Amino acid sequence: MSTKQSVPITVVSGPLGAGKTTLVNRLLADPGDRRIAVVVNDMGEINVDAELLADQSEDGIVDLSNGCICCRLQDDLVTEITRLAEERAFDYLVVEASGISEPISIARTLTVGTDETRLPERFTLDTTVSVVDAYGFWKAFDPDESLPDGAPDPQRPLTEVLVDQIEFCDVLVLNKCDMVPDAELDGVEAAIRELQPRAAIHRTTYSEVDPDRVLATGRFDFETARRRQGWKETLVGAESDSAARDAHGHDHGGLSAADAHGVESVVYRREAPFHPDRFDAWLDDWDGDIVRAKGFVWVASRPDTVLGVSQAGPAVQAGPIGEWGADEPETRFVVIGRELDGEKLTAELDACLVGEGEEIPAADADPFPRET
Ligand SMILES: Nc1nc2c(ncn2[C@@H]2O[C@H](COP(=O)(O)OP(=O)(O)OP(=O)(O)O)[C@@H](O)[C@H]2O)c(=O)[nH]1
Repeated sequence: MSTKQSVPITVVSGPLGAGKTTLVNRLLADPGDRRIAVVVNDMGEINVDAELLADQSEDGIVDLSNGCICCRLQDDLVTEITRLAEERAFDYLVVEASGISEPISIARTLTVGTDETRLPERFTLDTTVSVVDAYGFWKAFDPDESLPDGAPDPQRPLTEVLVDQIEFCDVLVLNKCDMVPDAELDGVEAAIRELQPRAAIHRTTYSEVDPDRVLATGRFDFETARRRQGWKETLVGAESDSAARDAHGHDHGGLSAADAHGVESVVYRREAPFHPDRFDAWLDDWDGDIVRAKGFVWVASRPDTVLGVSQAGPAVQAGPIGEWGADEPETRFVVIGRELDGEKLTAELDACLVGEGEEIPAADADPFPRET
């Protein structure tokens, strides 16, 4: 690759569990004649998304974990992209933001840079994509209410981020349409359209969208984007004194994104298997404060199999996604939620571990795969 060749960037944002990784996996599986590199940001200490992508492309995936690229990891984002470009030839970059990232801050980092660092000029922000969970939106806001006046409830944590993610994008992927009755989808889309008059909206199931709708669209325009930030501040009743903000913008009021939105993550790791029935029962009994849970699980009925577990909203999926292979089996599970009691959660999960001498069902008698 010539060092002068420009590298367009697509940033994929959207709420926790909306289908961002599903979209990025599709882009990796069907890149056309592009060589795509990916930066994956996850707020948890372990980056489940990066591992879920890793099967499809062994290198060219950068994992930025344990923080948010819209605030604490801004400099790391620039440094890591620059390093990746030195080590590997690629001609398109996809950045998957964490579910709590504010896209305008990422856009600013990728265009004007930070105090410390700036991307080489050949990188150009091309498209900002928001993946929105149609089901979550439908449940959170009554589309019959008029938006923007009637809707986002300022008391609802994460609402501001969701509005930000809807408002600040060039392309909106309205995902999980299979979970919303057809009759309601027009109302959902109309409500989103009031918040987002400009973006191309694509309705999808499992983020199935033509790659040309989200890559190299040329739709990003920094000036337009910047003007619209003021509108967003009015809408959500945030401090309107944007002049007081520094050139790098939103810092969640001095807090990390997680703290500002009351969202935190708990990581559970164990080199011991779960009893399949007890773990299944635990999956049936999610604590309401859990917003998202995902990871890789070892169940005793399937010693060689990696069980992928993913919960987003009301849906819990748990099923085989691969083999442990040469790796020692180890459950690695991230739970994201509000005011989580990590000790209680850990104790509950520990109680699902297999006890000494306990009888284990065969794989064909265990409850997996399951989808609710
Ligand atoms: N029913 C249904 N499930 C979906 C759809 N798209 C994604 N999912 C499931 O929703 C869960 C979350 O999808 P991901 O792609 O991991 O979501 P994400 O936005 O990357 O999640 P975070 O990175 O944790 O914020 C997974 O279990 C997906 O299989 C869809 O259109 N319909």
